[in-house]
Amino acid sequence: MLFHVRMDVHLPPDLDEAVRADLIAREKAYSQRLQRAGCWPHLWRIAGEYANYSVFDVGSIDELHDLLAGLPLFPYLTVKVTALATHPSKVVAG
Ligand SMILES: O=C(O)CC1=CCC(=O)O1
Repeated sequence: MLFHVRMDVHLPPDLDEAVRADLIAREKAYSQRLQRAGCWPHLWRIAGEYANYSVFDVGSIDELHDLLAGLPLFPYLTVKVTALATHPSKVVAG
């Protein structure tokens, strides 16, 4: 199942710089592990914003929730999830 996810990051401006750097490093490692596992096939920066558009490929909405809730930045994110269905006009390869 594919899900389009928008994440807006809201780190407090007064967050300790070392804590901020650690959070971002752990977020990067976590996201790269999921990208390599194939369940986070798209990760795009939204130009001009501290936000991203992502596509997740997971087995269920509960799995997606667990992956999102495990993000080190999760306490600082606003997340909007959109479930993606197959479009009837999509050309199927083969
Ligand atoms: O910077 C972001 O958009 C938040 C984020 C998601 C995965 C990652 O590495 O950073």
